[in-house]
Amino acid sequence: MAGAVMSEDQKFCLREVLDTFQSCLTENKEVRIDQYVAGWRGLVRFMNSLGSVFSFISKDAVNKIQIMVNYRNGENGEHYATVQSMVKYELDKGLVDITKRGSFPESGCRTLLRLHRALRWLELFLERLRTSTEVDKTSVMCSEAYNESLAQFHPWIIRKAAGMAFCALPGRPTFFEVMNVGTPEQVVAMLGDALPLISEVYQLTQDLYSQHNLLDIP
Ligand SMILES: CCCCCCCC/C=C\CCCCCCCC(=O)N[C@@H](COP(=O)(O)O)[C@H](O)/C=C/CCCCCCCCCCCCC
Repeated sequence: MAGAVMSEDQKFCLREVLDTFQSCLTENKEVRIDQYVAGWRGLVRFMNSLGSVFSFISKDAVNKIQIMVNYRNGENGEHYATVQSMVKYELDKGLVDITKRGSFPESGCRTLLRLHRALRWLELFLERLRTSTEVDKTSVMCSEAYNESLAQFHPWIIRKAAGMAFCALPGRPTFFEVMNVGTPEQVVAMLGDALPLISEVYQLTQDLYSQHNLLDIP
């Protein structure tokens, strides 16, 4: 049963996770990597609580999160404080394979791009949840959001596996319960507050990557 494996004091609360994403933004509109990664970590925890069918997704996300954490903890960690400083540092030092895979298969810019594309999925999914009614299915909302975003970057086999995993999502009432935010009205209000900031984080990153022609890093 979703969420049942968590004890009371480690119970997931979506509000806290979305707050973490909101705290990504610095005063001069840079995107802090520590908070960005912490936000994904929280979401992965939520996804894990939904069942082992999602473990191939969480494995990939955890791997990418870990790559970013390693950069932050490494000797050049200060350059990885924000997405903006990372892009400048890696481009200045020639640490990104921009057109074809080569010496830097796990650059920060490439790794963050994968999470950035997933953030667009999250934005679309949360917007669907926010405007949904009791009769709407989470699996349909999730796969529509996926098809409009991440799917275009995934090969057939991943799209197929993702589609099968979405079918295992709990229905909207259970899903709202596991989010642990309160009544459905409170969930909707919370999503209404959180979404503009998540969209801003997405858009700032999208514009930065677009300016530097980094949106297609292989
Ligand atoms: C109330 C809302 C709560 C929403 C909770 C959402 C929880 C989601 C948590 C984590 C999402 C995972 C993010 C996945 C990142 C995927 C990055 C990616 O595209 N990786 C592929 C490409 O990587 P490279 O090979 O180029 O290095 C990789 O091939 C992907 C493999 C795994 C499959 C990814 C499927 C993504 C589906 C995302 C939807 C998650 C649905 C969860 C439903 C709660």
